[in-house]
Amino acid sequence: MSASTTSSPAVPAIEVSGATVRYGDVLALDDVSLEVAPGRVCGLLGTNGSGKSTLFKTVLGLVPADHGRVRVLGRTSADARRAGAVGYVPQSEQVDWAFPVRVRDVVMMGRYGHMGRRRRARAADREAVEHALERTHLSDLADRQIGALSGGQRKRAFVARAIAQGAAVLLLDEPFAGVDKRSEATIVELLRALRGEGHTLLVSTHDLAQVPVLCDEAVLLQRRVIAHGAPAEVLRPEVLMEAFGIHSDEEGPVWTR
Ligand SMILES: Nc1ncnc2c1ncn2[C@@H]1O[C@H](COP(=O)(O)OP(=O)(O)OP(=O)(O)O)[C@@H](O)[C@H]1O
Repeated sequence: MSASTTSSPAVPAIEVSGATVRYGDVLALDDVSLEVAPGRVCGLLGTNGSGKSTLFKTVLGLVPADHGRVRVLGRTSADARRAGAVGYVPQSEQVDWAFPVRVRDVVMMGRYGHMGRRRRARAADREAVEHALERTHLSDLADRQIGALSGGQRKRAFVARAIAQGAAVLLLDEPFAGVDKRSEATIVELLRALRGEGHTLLVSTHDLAQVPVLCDEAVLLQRRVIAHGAPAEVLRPEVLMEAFGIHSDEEGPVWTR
C-alpha cells in the first residue's frame, strides 16, 4: 500500500516551528523547530525526559503547544488526524495491555477513520487489516488477546495498525525498545519498505546503532533541538559528547547518562 495522502515536495510532511510545551512547571519543549520532508525517515534521539514523546504528542495535537505552529502535510494536527494522514505507534508503557482486545481488533482500529460513524467494517477494511497482519508477520496471532503477546509482537501489532490506516506520516515512539533481534529485524525491514512506498517516518530510538541503518536524517533533542542533519553529522562523537555525554566504543555509540 502506498502513502495515501500525497503532497507537493515543497510542503513539509512534518513542520514544527517555535513549539514550547509545558506540563505545569515542567518545560518539556523549548522553542523547538523541525521540518521533515515527505518520504524521509528522521530519527529522533535524546536521553530520558528530553521531550521525544512530548514532541510526538505535539505533532499529533494531543498535547497543546503554548507557542508555535505545527503542520502535518500542510494541515493542522487535528485536520491531519481526521484525514487519517498521521499514524502513531506509542511507547509500550502508554498502552493498557490488560484491555481485552484481540490483535486483529487493534489493527482494525487503524481503519476507524475510513469507516462511517457506526464503524462497520467493509471488505476493503478487512483486506487492509489482513494485509497489515501479513506484513508484520502476525497473521497466526491475529485472534490472540493483545496482552498475551511478547513485547516485540505487541510493537508489531501497533505498526500493523498504522499500516492498515494507510497514513502518509508515521510517528513511532521507540519501536525497538524491549524487542528481540528477530522482531527488530522485522520492524526495520518494514520501516524501510514503508519509506520505499513514500511514507514519512519520525522514529524515536535509544538504539543509536540503528540510526545510520534506517534514517536519512537525525535530530538530537534535549528540550531544544541540539542538532539536525545527516546521521553521520549528528552522530559525530564530539556532538554526542557535548550534547549528552555519550562516547563511542568498538560496538558503536554508548549513552553514559
Ligand atoms: N503528563 C505529564 N505531566 C507532567 N510532566 C510530564 C508529563 N509527561 C512528560 N512530562 C515531563 O516532561 C519531560 C519530557 O518528557 P517526555 O516523556 O516527552 O520525554 P522522552 O524524551 O519521551 O523520555 P523517555 O525517553 O524517557 O521516554 C520530562 O521531564 C517528563 O517528566
